[in-house]
Amino acid sequence: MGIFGCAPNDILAIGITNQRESTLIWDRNTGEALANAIIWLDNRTTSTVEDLLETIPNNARNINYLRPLCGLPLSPYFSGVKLRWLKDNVATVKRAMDAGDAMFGTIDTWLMYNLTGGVNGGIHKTDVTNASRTMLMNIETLQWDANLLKFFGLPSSILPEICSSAEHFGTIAAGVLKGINITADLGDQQAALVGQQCLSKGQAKATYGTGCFLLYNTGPSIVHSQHGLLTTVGYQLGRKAPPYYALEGSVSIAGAAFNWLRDNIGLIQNTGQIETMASMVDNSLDVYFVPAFNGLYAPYWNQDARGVLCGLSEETTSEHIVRATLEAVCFQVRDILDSMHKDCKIPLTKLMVDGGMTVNNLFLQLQSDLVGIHVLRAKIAETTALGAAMAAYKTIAPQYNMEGPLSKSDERESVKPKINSTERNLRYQKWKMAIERSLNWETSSLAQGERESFDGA
Ligand SMILES: Nc1ncnc2c1ncn2[C@@H]1O[C@H](COP(=O)(O)OP(=O)(O)O)[C@@H](O)[C@H]1O
Ligand SMILES: O=P(O)(O)OC[C@H](O)CO
Repeated sequence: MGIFGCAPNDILAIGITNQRESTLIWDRNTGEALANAIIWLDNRTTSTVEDLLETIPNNARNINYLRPLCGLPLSPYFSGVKLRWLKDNVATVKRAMDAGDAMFGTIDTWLMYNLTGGVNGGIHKTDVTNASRTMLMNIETLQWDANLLKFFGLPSSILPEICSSAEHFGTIAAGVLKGINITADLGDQQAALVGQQCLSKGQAKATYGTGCFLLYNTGPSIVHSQHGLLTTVGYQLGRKAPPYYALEGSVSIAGAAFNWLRDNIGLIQNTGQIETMASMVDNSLDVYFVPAFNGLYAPYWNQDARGVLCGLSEETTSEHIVRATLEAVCFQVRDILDSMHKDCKIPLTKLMVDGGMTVNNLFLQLQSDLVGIHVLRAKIAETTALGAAMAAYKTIAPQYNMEGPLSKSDERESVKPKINSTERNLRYQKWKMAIERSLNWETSSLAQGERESFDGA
């Protein structure tokens, strides 16, 4: 039987690309999961971050304490925090960790383990891009770091081997793909960086799906952000190849805001309506929506932020709110591009875009208008899968030029700004006012007692 029109014999190699940070832990004797996976957006670990902040010397409570080692701020987002939560809250996980029976993996590791045999000899590996999202890997040595493990109170026995992003990982053990080699592994956003051919220093892409993730290739050098971005590994295409690093701006709620408008509020019935509705009005009538459902990621890193919808008036309609939701994504991207500009000094003049939201033409125009940047839409929408396939092929065909033309994929559609900078800056100032209102909503300094007396008043 064919797979997507190919016979298994047509498949030269397999590349894996995956949702990052999501954390799994399983028993090495049975191969069975010891707890439900915790996905990247899950905020149950907020209290773990609070507890870990308390352990930082001199009562500093500095979320950036570990940045020099791993490039990341302390946040519920990353795997190390999720693993610590599992250890503290699930007795079977703690027992297995103490006994040396637990195996940890992000989604790539879990897939590879099972595809290559599971408990019957399955491999336990990850790549540098996925490892760079755990807070447990040293961003310079690209190895697990004893100080980081100590900080999180985690044993090294749970960890997979860290490999490059393009090498021979293992061979599929059973099923229709039996015998095919896995020759690449990259986190989805890094795979999109490769798929967009942002392979030189100074190139950047934005992928708009559930969340939105901007990656700026900084070449082989590590740039430690002073403005709320993450330092992450972009890719390492072979064991002997140099690692390429990236600055990343992560937005947790982008397209997910429309899922909320559909599933929780009923303002839309399907995503196909978004562009039609938003086009029915000329502007958002000064409505601003900050969808900080689980706090705000880059550049704010405020886990206590919550969503706000402001500027409502008697004239506000559903269409204005839908349009403001599109603009919210655009403004969050401007926040990140401003940080990238400050960190890298050179402003971007063009942005490669991809992901589910980019089918929306009005959205691309708004993005171009509200940032004042030239937006280029990828011809192949699935840049994530494309990047993993390119890396997989690079392993088996080292002469392959990844910067060469990709059939017709380099014919990109281009969108240019239509509004002037005065209007753009005015709109952005209003956005910043909305952000101010969302920050620290769930503040931990509002003691439970005060809250109770307020509730009872
Ligand atoms: N026409 C559209 N306009 C705006 N957002 C859209 C549109 N179509 C889909 N989306 C959003 O894009 C997201 C899905 O994109 P996708 O790249 O598949 O995400 P992921 O890979 O994160 O699952 C959903 O959150 C959805 O709300
Ligand atoms: O939910 P996804 O598939 O958009 O995953 C996004 C990222 O990998 C999270 O960091």
